[in-house]
Amino acid sequence: MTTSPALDLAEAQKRLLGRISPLGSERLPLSDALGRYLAEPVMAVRTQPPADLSAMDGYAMRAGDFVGPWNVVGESAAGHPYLGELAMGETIRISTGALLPRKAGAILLQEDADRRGDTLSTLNGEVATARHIRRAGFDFEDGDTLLSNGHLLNAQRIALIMAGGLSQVAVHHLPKIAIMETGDELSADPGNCTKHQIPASNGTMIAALARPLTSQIDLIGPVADDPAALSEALGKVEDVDILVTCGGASVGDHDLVRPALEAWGAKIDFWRVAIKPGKPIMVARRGRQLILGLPGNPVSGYVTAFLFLLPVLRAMAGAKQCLPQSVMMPLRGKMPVGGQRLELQRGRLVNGHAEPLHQQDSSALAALSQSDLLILGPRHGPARTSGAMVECYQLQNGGIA
Ligand SMILES: Nc1nc2c(c(=O)[nH]1)N[C@H]1C(S)=C(S)[C@@H](COP(=O)(O)OP(=O)(O)OC[C@H]3O[C@@H](n4cnc5c(N)ncnc54)[C@H](O)[C@@H]3O)O[C@H]1N2
Ligand code: MOO
Repeated sequence: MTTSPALDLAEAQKRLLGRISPLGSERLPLSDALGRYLAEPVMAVRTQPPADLSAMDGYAMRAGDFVGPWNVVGESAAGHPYLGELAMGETIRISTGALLPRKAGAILLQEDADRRGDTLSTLNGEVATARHIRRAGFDFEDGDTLLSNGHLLNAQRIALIMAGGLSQVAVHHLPKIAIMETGDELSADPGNCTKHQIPASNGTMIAALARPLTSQIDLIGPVADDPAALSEALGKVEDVDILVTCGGASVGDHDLVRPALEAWGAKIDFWRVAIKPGKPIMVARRGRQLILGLPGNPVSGYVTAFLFLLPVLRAMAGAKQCLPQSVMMPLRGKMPVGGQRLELQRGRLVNGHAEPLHQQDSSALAALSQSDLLILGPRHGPARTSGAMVECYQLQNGGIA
């Protein structure tokens, strides 16, 4: 067990992620791959668009034949191409997404066209133009790399892969985790708490955060502050990739989690990171299993799950980008002089400004629930007032857009 000073946040995250490898992979139909990370690059097996198309509803004519009038000789609708070849002075009706006929090279918008029978002329001095043509392969070509591995499959990437001609992808497995809540004061039933009890809310909160990045979540507890109870509970988590404990991470007489984990065979990697809230976070390993000991205070648990658990889940799931990305925003309000720990103040996003909430207690769930941001107050940094640019993590999507 280390008694060395608390680690810096970036150093602790680097140390944690440096020892994680992605899980194995499987091939899935695209319809089941949402939220997974690519295990292989994806190459297009077709060209998009496959031929020159019209981007607008209107009329197609030869390149250079911009002014008219023209003779309307046919139609190309989406899925029903015109098979002939256009001569100068000829035009066809064309719809958005329809193939251009041979020799066509300009489009006149429907709004700019005056059609009388089969004779077409322009309105208001407008002319036909090549601007409304989508050229074959401008989006991608057969053989192009559409996405490299490590990309998250979101709605738009699933559409891209499908348009590329593929119906399956290789993705990494998602980790299995267990979340164990500990503490004699915790009640599993929020509607049935005595004066000395509070509802056990951290496990459900962390499960909700982790859900999109996991294949299985076992919620265990609340487990009593008792070595035998902890040991029995730990016996149930042999199969998971990650064990998350909530509470009992500090220095109190009833903080029994660390000794129980050590008795179970876990080796502590590090304990304490210089962040506020969340300082007593602990990282340990037991064989291939990773253990994250999160502090019990609800806000501390949330912040450490955001900064450590989500990045670890992404790394196991094969993500290229694991850490949340910060953005700079103008401050509205005040930030105090920085202390020994990096502060992660809960704040709201108000008209493009980062506004710290008044209530910054690490147990305050009402304030946490109003937060959109973590506003960073660097260690030993200066006090800041409205207008100063501050670094922030957006809480939505785990800080990763
Ligand atoms: N003398 C010191 N005391 C404390 C220190 C310290 O350095 N020296 N660190 C403080 C900090 S910082 C934190 S954070 C807390 C973390 O303590 P623990 O991880 O040991 O958490 P507990 O004592 O078990 O609980 C703290 C608080 O959170 C509530 N809690 C716990 N689990 C849950 C849960 N599953 N759902 C909802 N609420 C939960 C618990 O009732 C306590 O109120 O230690 C400080 N103390
Ligand atoms: O770090 Mo504790 O999380 O300050 O309350």
